[in-house]
Amino acid sequence: MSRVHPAGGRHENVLPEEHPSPAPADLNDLAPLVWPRTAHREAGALSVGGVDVRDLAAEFGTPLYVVDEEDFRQRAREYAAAFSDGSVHYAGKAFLCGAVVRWLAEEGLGLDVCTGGELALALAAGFPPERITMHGNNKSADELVMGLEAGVGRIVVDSFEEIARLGFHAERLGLRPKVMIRVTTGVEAHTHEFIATAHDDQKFGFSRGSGAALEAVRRILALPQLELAGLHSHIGSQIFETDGFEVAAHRVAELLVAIRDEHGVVLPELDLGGGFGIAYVEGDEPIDAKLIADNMRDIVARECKAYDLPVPKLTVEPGRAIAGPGGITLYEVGTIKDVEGIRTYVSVDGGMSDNLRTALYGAEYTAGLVSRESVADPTLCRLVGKHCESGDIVVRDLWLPEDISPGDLVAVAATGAYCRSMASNYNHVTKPAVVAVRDGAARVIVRRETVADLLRLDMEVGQP
Ligand SMILES: Cc1ncc(COP(=O)(O)O)c(C=O)c1O
Ligand SMILES: N[C@@H](CCCC[NH3+])C(=O)O
Repeated sequence: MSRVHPAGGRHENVLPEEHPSPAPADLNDLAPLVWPRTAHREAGALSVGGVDVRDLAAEFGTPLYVVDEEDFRQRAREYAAAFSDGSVHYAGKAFLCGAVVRWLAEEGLGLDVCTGGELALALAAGFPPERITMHGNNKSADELVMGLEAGVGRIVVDSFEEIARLGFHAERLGLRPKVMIRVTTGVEAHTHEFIATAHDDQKFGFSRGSGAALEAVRRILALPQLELAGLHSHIGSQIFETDGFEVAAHRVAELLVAIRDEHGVVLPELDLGGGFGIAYVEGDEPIDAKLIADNMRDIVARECKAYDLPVPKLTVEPGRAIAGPGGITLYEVGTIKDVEGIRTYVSVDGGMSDNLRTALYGAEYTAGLVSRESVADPTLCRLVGKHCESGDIVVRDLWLPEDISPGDLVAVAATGAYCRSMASNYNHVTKPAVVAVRDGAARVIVRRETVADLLRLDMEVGQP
């Protein structure tokens, strides 16, 4: 018997895959670290932020993104406390909406945006522009001008074209923005290839190894309308080991020395990016904010001491570590199909349009029946969506009670980051609402899209 050929040529005799982990002793248990901090079972059903998920489904419908506001705020505070004041810039790409912008402003964090759209949202929600960092490997002139005119705190430049373009518009507008240089440090982060960002063969930043980073320094220093404020490094995302961050910290600190030696300029800031891993499945050990802060600080301080440099301000940009663990996605079970001798396919009313990560990265998730408890035996399932795509998988291997039935609610944990923000309208499926729960109350923070919203985009241009 052979498995499916990777190129897709043979499709017969497909063996069921081995499940990596045995069924848990009690399917009703909520693995700690994976679920939001306020999550617990009450009368059998999951409660988050003091609200029963059955009430959430009844009031707001499914699929539904649910955010534990207290969880989000606590993690934001923990990062802010671990690093020094004003040095944590939440990465908005993880999940951004007006309410999140307000929570961040209240908790004293900065905000990293990487497109004009994210910037527009932050400004519309009243976020102080001086606390905004602008990222992006291909910022348009319009986006740069928008950032300049808004007075954003820092612009992280990512290419020689951008340095010239930014210089041109800053001079034209009579402004002198603070600029950081994104450096690719050559660190191979232990994560999925698509979310590793500091090796040389990818699109971000100026390579340190090739000398491009030092050339970027020369070009910026030649433009008096740009204020070179520091260096930036981001090695990738969903990283558990601290060693990659430590090597990156060491390498950018070395660059600070090279810049001082070549130009006599001492840069005041080092931004070491985000990427701190969270628990998606039992056994994942999230990086501790204080531990990573202490390690980074030690390395930079040691490096600076060795070369007689003042220690720069250390900043970071966590996204997932703040937004991820407090979010769950609530689905209603629909079709259930037993594929004889292989597995049970449990279909839910969403899928790859509200969570692309499984299809894109082979991401793993924890999920469970949450509208009731069950003592039925576990059966190996695959949780799939409603899209016209066989790769439309939400959770690849999942033990569910064998009495799982249409109408049951299933929740997927740790979906607070990179799910709503990467959602699509594939198959003209509408994006779910986002509801924040706290102290027993629930409120919509992003309304559900309607089919009318989608049709409007067609109808507004008139009929052919
Ligand atoms: C420049 C930059 N900063 C911060 C982040 C946030 O990463 P994470 O959500 O993994 O913390 C990213 C995304 O990987 C990024 O590209
Ligand atoms: N979108 C990715 C992370 C990449 C972040 C941007 N550099 C994820 O879901 O894990």
